[in-house]
Amino acid sequence: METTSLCRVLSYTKLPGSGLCNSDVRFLSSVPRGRHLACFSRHSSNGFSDFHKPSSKTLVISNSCSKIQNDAVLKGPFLSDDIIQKRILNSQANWSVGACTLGENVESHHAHATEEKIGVLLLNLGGPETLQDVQPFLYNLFADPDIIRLPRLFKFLQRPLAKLISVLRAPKSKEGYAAIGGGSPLRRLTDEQAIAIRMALEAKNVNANVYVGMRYWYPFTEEAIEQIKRDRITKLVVLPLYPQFSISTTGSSVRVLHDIFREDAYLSRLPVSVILSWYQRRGYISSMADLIKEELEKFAKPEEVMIFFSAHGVPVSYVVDAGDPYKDQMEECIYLIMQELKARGIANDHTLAYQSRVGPVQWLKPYTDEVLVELGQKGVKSLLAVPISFVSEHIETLEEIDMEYKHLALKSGIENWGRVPALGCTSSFITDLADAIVEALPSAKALSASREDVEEPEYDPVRYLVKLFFGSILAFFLLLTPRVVHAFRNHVF
Ligand SMILES: C=CC1=C(C)c2cc3[nH]c(cc4nc(cc5[nH]c(cc1n2)c(C)c5CCC(=O)O)C(CCC(=O)O)=C4C)c(C)c3C=C
Ligand SMILES: [Fe+2]
Repeated sequence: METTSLCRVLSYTKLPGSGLCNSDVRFLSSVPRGRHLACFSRHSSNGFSDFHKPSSKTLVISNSCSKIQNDAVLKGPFLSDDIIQKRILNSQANWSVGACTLGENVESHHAHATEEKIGVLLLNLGGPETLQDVQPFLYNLFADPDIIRLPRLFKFLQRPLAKLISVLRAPKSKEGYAAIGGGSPLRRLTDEQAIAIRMALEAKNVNANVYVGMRYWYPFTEEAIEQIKRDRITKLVVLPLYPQFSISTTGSSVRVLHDIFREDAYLSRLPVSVILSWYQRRGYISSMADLIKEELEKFAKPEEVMIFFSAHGVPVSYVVDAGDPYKDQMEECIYLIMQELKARGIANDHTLAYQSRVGPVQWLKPYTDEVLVELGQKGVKSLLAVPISFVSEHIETLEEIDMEYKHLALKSGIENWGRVPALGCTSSFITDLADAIVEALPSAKALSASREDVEEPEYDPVRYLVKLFFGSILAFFLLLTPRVVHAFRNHVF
């Protein structure tokens, strides 16, 4: 691998007495649009010797420098040769810190555990609990500037547009939620995961309060943070329940966290470690392989089954214009799962497609529905669907995959259909998340620059009015473009 010069290094701390010449390298996110920032910890005393650059947009660090590998004390699951930590921050958000989870001896953390009050904040999307919740839930979702990304000039349209799209989309969404029992199971399932993670941490002698913060419905992230404050937590690990990073999911949730933390004296000083993605973790990959193997064995001829990974899509512009690493991470994740299956003697054909597109823009291709039809036409008879972007059952597994896509597949000539369940509270998976949390604890740092450190743009009322005027004219023409008119007429939203 080639080495590269990197963005800005904020701090580099050598841990005294650890035997490790280690370890906390942090990057500021003031990189140009479309560039990623890597964020991680660890490496050798002679400087930044093990940074690697697999592509011009993604910076990767391996924690496997030879000095560390030779250190017997430090041999552990998080120091094996094949662990490569990608810590990618989206360039748009003004983030200053990413998770730095490597390099410290876990035991040293346990020694301090009694003095600390550890909190774990699980971030998730949230879902409407009743059919009445659907439209307001959709409003919250579409009002998120990381979901509908408007140019700066059009930002003032965010809320009216969210209102319009949520009202147009609600009937279709309601049908979906009605078909799975009248609401999303996400809150219940995430609460169950929170309990399981707390218990798994306890089994590792780490006592922690585990909180759930949803982005678009109850319990909102803001509520979870209020509770964290009331509980006087002294160290926090933030774990978004999305294995792969996307601007639209983890990116959005962490941006909200930054906004809240920056405003609050206690929170802006609270040591926090954010785990931005974890799709490459051994425990996650092998838990996924376990589930796939188990479902394959239910087919009469397991070796003939096409393994069909279906990921939630994002608009192409996220990847191409904004540099969302989601697609790369998804592909790498599937590669790792297939490697794991191969190591177990399973070498089925596999494919990846993207589901759940919304609106008139281009989304990541190929589209799940189109590929299912093609596979049926090509003579594929047995297919195992594997939902891959999410770790709980939700509307897109229970309704879209189990009902819509299954129906489409059977209609297209596929005769034997199976679906891998979401990981949920699978014990090997929960244990691995608990490990990830323990590994992240030593690198907790104050998450947000204090308010004074953040440069506020100067407010100029004349400039604002001029922008508003020209923005309105542009918006008027934009809303009349044939594509948007077509989308509204055909209920694309
Ligand atoms: C990794 C997972 C997800 C990505 C990426 C993602 C991006 C994304 N989603 C929408 C629009 C909608 N998403 C909806 C529901 C929904 N989305 C995810 C996950 C990801 N979204 C989940 C788990 C759920 C289901 C929650 C539940 O209630 O069970 C919905 C509402 C449902 C519907 O009407 O289809 C919308 C709308 C966009 C626009 C987007 C990227 C820009
Ligand atoms: Fe979504």
